[in-house]
Amino acid sequence: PEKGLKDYYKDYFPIGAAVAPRNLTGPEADLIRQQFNSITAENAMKMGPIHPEEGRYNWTDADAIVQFATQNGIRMRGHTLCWHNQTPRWFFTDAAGNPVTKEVLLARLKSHIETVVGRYKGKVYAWDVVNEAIPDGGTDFYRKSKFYEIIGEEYIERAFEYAHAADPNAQLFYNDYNTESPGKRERIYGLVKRLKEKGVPIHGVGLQGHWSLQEPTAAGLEESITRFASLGLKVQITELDVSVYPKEHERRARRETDKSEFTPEMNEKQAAHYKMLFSVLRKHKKDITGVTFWNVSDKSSWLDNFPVQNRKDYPLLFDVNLAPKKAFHEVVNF
Ligand SMILES: OC[C@H]1CNC[C@@H](O)[C@@H]1O[C@@H]1O[C@H](CO)[C@@H](O[C@@H]2O[C@H](CO)[C@@H](O[C@@H]3O[C@H](CO)[C@@H](O)[C@H](O)[C@H]3O)[C@H](O)[C@H]2O)[C@H](O)[C@H]1O
Repeated sequence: PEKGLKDYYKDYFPIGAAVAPRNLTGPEADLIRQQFNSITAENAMKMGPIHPEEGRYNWTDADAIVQFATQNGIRMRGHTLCWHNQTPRWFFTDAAGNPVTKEVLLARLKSHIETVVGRYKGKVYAWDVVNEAIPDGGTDFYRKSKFYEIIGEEYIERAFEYAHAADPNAQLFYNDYNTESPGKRERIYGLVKRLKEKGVPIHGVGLQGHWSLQEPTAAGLEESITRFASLGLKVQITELDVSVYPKEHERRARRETDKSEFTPEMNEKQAAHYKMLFSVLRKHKKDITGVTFWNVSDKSSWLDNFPVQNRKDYPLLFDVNLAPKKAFHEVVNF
């Protein structure tokens, strides 16, 4: 068969994609098998979808994705065990709807992590244990999530300890976005350094990588990789995509209206940006232990509904017909 991304990068790092059960049949499944040697469940392993009610788990989608990975010799990355988003309300409230105590929430978090990590022990090689616990700006060090408000900062180290106890061989990651913005990077650095010094079982940092044509710079990305690697932590790019639209603040500043078509100019700029990103990642291959795209192709991306509803985006290496784009060729021709 034709060489895929995973073959071109076999001496560098595994290359993956975030998937949903709808991607695991037909031409998309063929593309995944051809191009990727790692997959992540886009939504199926999150608290809400997998644990919708107390004592009731919904394994259908997660099992289907793990089975696809196992049957095709593809690594499985777990996402995510503790996040302020997509966590069902019951998790934080008692039967009367009042907030639960610290002890009750810790017990629920422990039971959830033991059950989910335990089920996929030996099948999921790495977990995003805690996701997005650091805010973008402002003076607060921690995001004021319900986990933080009810338990305090301790919830983070507990989550890692519960995950490690459930599968001592799994690599455990702290995962976040905007990791190239200096202020946020330093706060994350402070957090993971403290966790490591306390002996908390953390093994890596996930740089989500929801980028645009304007960011990050090569220097900014290198700084993030070397900063976290300097702590002896693995670094992965966990949710890579390059939107063809400027970030909201840039768009507003430029008062541009979006035309929702993939122009030749976007194609050129995006290809050049992906070329730069992967040259930086190859340069740091000793620290980078995995690169995962968020979704498989432009056929469907979460960016089609974020931050603007129903605005088609073209953020990946394969187009809406699953054909490799100019960016793909720039990434594999090195
Ligand atoms: O936001 C992008 C990244 C950022 N980092 C963390 C990472 O986990 C996150 O992924 C995105 O996380 C988003 C939630 O925050 C996901 O979006 C959810 O995706 C879910 C599955 O498609 C949607 O749930 C469906 O919603 C439909 C109608 O609203 C219902 O009919 C469906 O039953 C329900 O499953 C949720 O509304 C929607 O909010 C995106 O697909 C997913 O790509």
